[in-house]
Amino acid sequence: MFLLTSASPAVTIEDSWPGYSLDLFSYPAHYAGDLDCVIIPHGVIMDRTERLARNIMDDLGNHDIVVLCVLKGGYQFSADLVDRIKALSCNSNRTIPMRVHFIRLKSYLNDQSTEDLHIVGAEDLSFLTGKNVLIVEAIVGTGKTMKTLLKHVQAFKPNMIKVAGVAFFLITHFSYLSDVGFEIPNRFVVGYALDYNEYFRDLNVSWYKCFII
Ligand SMILES: O=P(O)(O)OC[C@H]1O[C@H](OP(=O)(O)OP(=O)(O)O)[C@H](O)[C@@H]1O
Repeated sequence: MFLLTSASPAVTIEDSWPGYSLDLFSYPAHYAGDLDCVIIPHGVIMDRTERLARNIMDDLGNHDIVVLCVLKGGYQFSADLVDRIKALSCNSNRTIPMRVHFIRLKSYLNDQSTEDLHIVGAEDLSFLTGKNVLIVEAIVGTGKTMKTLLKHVQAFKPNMIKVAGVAFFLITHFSYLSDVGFEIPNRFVVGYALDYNEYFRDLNVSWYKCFII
C-alpha cells in the first residue's frame, strides 16, 4: 500500500491578501455583519477543481477508484470534483470507474479544533481493501482530522491512497496531501460547505473570511 503525495503545487493565497470586498458579490442578507470579505470566489474554486480533476485522471486514469468524501465539510467539493472527473472520463479514451462513499468526522467546536474527534458511520471500511482510494476533504487545518482518518483507512489495507482537498493552511505542511486547490492564511473561513457551528453552510459557494471571531 502506498500514499501518493505532492502531485502538484497549490495556488497560494498570501497572508497579506485582503480578500475581495463583500460589496462586489451577492450573499444572503441574514449573514450581513458576520462576514469580512470573499477570500476565494466560486469561479476560481471551480477552475482549480477542474485542474485537480485532470491531475487525478493523469495519476489514476484507467484504475477504478473509491472516492471517500469526508462529511460534512467535504460534500460540496466532493460533488464538484466527482462531476469534473466524470466529465473528463466521458470525453476521453481514458476513464475512471468510480464508487463514492461517505464518512463523517467532527472535531471543531466554535473556531477551536478539539481533541474529541469522532468517526461517525462507515466504521467498517473493509470494502477499501486492495482498492485505490481518493479521500476528498474540504480543508486541512491542524491536520488532526486527516491524520486520524488516514490511520483508520490504512488499517483496511487499500492499494493506494490519494488525498484531495480544497485548501490547507500555509502553516501546515503535510506530505500526504496530493491534490490541493489552495494554500490559505490561517483564518477561519466559511462557505462552500464549511461551517461555524453549523451556520454558513447555506452560504453561496465561494469561501468567505468569517468576521464573528
Ligand atoms: O485539520 P483539522 O484541524 O483537523 O480540521 C479540518 C476539519 O475540520 C472541519 O470539519 P469539522 O470537524 O468542523 O466537521 P464538519 O466537516 O462536519 O463541519 C473540516 O471540514 C475538516 O474535516
